[in-house]
Amino acid sequence: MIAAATFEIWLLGYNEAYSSLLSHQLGRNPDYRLRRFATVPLALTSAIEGERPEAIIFDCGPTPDGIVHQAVRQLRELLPQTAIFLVSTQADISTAVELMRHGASDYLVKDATTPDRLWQLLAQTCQPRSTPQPHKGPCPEAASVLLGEHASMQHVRELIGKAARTTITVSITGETGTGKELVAQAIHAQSGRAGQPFVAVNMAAIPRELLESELFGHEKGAFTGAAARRIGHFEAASGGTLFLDEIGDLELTLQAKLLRVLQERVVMRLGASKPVPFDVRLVVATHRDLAAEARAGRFREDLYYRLLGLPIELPPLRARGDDRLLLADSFVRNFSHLNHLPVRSFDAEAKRRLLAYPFPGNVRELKAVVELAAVLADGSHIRAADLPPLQAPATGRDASPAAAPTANGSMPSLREQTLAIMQSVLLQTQGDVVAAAGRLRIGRSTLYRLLQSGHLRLPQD
Ligand SMILES: Nc1ncnc2c1ncn2[C@@H]1O[C@H](COP(=O)(O)OP(=O)(O)OP(=O)(O)O)[C@@H](O)[C@H]1O
Repeated sequence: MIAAATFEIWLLGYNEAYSSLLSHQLGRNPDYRLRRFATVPLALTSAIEGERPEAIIFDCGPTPDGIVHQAVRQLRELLPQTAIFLVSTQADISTAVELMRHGASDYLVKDATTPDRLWQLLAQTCQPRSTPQPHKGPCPEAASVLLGEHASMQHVRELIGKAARTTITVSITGETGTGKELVAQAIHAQSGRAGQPFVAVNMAAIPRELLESELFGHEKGAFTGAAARRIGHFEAASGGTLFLDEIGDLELTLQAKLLRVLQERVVMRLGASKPVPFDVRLVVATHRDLAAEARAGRFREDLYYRLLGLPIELPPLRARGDDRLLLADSFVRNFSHLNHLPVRSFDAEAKRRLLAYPFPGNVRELKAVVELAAVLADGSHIRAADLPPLQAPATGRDASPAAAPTANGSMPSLREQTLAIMQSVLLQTQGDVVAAAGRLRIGRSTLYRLLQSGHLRLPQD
């Protein structure tokens, strides 16, 4: 039996019908305790009385902007740890930026998909406290959580140690899910900058038109909607480490600006007349072959050489031999402790299958696969049958994928296929989790957990 955590979610808004709708939809998750507040002062009173919700969903409705800003500011002051999600009919980016500056965690424009998106956001927010959250700063023991005994990983650890002693720029390459961000965190944690900020920015995840102001900041009035000065990530990371992920995705114009910033060691906020010096250690990462990108003219050669610094290459998981088993055991142990499950080890056949599968999604995929197996297992061991089905047996330890590639030539991962089957059954049962769990012959708590974590979605009502 799994002990479910309960998370308190506040629904704040004057629109009773919409509040009821959200309450009905989100209430399907048995782990949420929902409380409705018709007015901001009522919510503030509860916060003053010491109540600490995990998240607040604030339906701003027609409330004037000034009042919403003030409410968000007050809620943020009283509840620094609470996620605040705003739902509004206004699709105005400047309003969104301004509200996020006041402390909102996210801003959603109200449409038919809003309940679904809130479900996903809550799933990401409502994690057990001890689960590391992405992009919130490194775990202090980051170096010790970078697991692996394979010679290639020992070499990576040596390079991390060397990088940490100086402020040299570090460029990390490796396939997706190989642990590039974890390495960046480890460098920061072992360096003299450990007590200072670690700021991680995924260049591929930020819309192009916002990227420059995100990186370098802007002054009040720099562009329509820039209602106040905002510092960028370079300044935010001052004294610490700035991790620029997916640097290979940066477009050429911004590459030129980044080069200038790195050469001059100053940033110029958009709309500013005076440059601001910064002091950051830069760590960059990419899954692309930057040298090849530079040869093809898609990445500036001068920037490539400036960023190269100390290169660290993370090998794919399939080239790390038995590390797969070491990692699998560790992930299962941690996951089981967090979820109050008995800690089970893998039986011989399960180990054989873990070693035979090439894990195109690398450590991230391994983690998802073995955590799912830990949920599904109910004997004394995790058996091969508890692992999601392999597409076709691979022939050897580090064999190349035997599964059929998709139309675009890439191979769907094991996890993607398993989730696709679950998703299609959820569609067939029109979102009836109990019926879907029956058809799949798995516990419904498994489906709830995957829905909660955002790996599956309920079909639209
Ligand atoms: N050596 C490792 N030991 C323990 N956990 C690891 C290791 N490598 C990766 N992980 C875990 O695997 C997941 C993916 O790692 P991470 O996000 O660092 O990969 P990435 O290479 O930056 O991925 P992407 O290219 O998609 O950004 C994370 O949960 C991370 O903690």
